[in-house]
Amino acid sequence: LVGTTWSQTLVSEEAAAIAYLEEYDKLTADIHYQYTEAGWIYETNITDETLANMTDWSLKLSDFNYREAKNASRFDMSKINNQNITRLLGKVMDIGTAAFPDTVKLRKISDLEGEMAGIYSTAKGCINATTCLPLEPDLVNIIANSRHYEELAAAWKGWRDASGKKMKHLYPEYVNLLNEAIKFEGKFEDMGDYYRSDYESPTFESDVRALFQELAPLYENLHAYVRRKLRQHYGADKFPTTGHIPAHILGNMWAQDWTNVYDILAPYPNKGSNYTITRMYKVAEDFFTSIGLNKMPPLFWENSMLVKPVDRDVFCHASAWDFGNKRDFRIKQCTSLTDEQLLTVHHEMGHIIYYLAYQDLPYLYRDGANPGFHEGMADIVTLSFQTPEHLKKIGFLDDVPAQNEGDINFLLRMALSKVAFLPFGYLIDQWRWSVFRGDTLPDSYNEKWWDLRCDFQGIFPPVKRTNADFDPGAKFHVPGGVPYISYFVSFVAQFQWHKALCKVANISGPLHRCDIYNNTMAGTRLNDMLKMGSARPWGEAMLKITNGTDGQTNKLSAAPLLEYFSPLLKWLQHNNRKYNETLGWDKKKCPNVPSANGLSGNSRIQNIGFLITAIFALFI
Ligand SMILES: CC(=O)N[C@@H](CC(=O)O)C(=O)NC[C@H](CC1(C(=O)N[C@@H](Cc2ccc(O)cc2)C(=O)O)CCCC1)C(=O)O
Ligand SMILES: [Zn+2]
Repeated sequence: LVGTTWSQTLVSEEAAAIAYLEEYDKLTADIHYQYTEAGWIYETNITDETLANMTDWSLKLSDFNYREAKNASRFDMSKINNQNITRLLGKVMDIGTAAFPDTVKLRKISDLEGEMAGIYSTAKGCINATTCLPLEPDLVNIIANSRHYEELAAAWKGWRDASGKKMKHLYPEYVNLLNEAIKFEGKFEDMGDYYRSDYESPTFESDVRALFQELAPLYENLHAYVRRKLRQHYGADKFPTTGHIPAHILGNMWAQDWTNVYDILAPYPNKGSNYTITRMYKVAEDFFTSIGLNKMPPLFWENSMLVKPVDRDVFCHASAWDFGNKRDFRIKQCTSLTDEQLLTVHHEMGHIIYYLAYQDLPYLYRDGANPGFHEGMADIVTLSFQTPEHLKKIGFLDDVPAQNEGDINFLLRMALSKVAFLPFGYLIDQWRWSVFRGDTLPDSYNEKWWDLRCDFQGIFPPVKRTNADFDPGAKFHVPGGVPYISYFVSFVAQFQWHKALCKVANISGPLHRCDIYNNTMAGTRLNDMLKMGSARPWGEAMLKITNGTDGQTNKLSAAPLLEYFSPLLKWLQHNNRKYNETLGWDKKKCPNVPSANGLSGNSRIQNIGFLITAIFALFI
């Protein structure tokens, strides 16, 4: 090194880092392949052995991450000017709970997660004394298709008794261990803080809160309309004066998507569905290739699990898998022949298209620009695919409904999934972040959950809840440890992208009628963003896709979503005024939910009244 100049010294630190990262790239791809395969084997064949094997591999991966984070910390970042190299080194060292040296506790976390996810995926909800059914497709179909209040309540309660209630005792330790592990390095306040760090923004939490508040009026108008129509159908006696809607009559086990009760809300030409499972996947693939994106690679068709096996327990919750070797990409889905499932097929394949778009990046960058971007990409084609014109093109709809009432009908149907979802997509991590912060302790898990459900969604539980219940556990992503705010971010971002792509594609007319099918200009613009992966902070990816359009920005914006639904909002406001429907609900009262000290407001008063009467009776 004699006579090495200062800049050469710089180069040598950087050169060493580059050499290290090249070696790391191969090692990490190899071990991630093993880890992903072990996860796949477990989820497509749930047994004690496959769970143990998956846990072993998740610990091997933690060890690998721990070791490589130590190696990467060896480099002196102040001597490296190249931002790309320092970003990559930073990602090698961003290993979350794997930085925790207590491998016994790390194994316990993995065991708890495996046990809770196992309870969830094998649970059978009893709808009466003799009949107990799995969630998919049986209970899901009852909630989607039954129009009997009590039958719906039985399926709703049965599922929660068999899933959440059975894992309530496991969640507190799971939370404490995750917090202990993530706090070890001193970089994060708690596990929620670590989850939010994926968005690389100190204002992320307040940004999403502002977006949610901006979207609330649209949701409240939809809620008021739907409540009136459901009240007509089920009878006013089922609807409390607080203004809430019973949680189990909205067509979805979690009241997160209301499209299944569309028939009660408005007449709509029924869909032809002379479809097969394989055709559903071919139709989805055709959409992506029509805009110039990739088709599914050969191994996709060989290795995917597209139908529920009859001979073993599996995770039916649909998912897309990237095995990180540029060849093996799979979908696992218990596919059934419904239009909701056809949307899920497009969703899961959207993830695969993202994997394919960034497959040549360094492994560390093979990710969504942020988790919401991956979900937004998964959903974006459904904004085009569901237009009546498109459904007719592919033989899923007999004829296109006439312009104006067809428009409102179509917008209402889209709102039942895209607007109805917003408070739900927002509230799951509000609950989870408050649990990780220690603001919500085990004895008020369920009460806090229903506070948020009642406050943000304007729904209430049809069956009285007790603190023995653990309703958050009845939603896959809670026992699965899967963050959820990504979906709220996705539902905002996908309308920004839809608006931008329709502009780039020179498609005029209202946003909700735009279909980018067959438009390679839109596809190219989308792909330009996808192939960035997580190489740059996500604001640059947002700018990449919106560049040159009137929605150009590097931030999340609710404006395109509000623009898309503005014709519907006007119609809803008119309709709610016409029936002088009071908007909203009592955000501080939740029917059927006892408050923290075990007594709800009104029952506390009743009890005191009872006490006074009893004492008075003594003196008579
Ligand atoms: C290996 C792995 O885990 N891979 C990730 C993908 C990745 O990160 O690479 C993955 O496949 N995650 C599974 C998850 C599945 C679904 C889901 O859970 N959806 C949410 C919210 C929602 C609701 C309506 C909607 O239109 C879109 C989303 C729910 O159902 O509550 C269920 C069917 C739809 C999407 C998914 O695909 O996002
Ligand atoms: Zn997804």
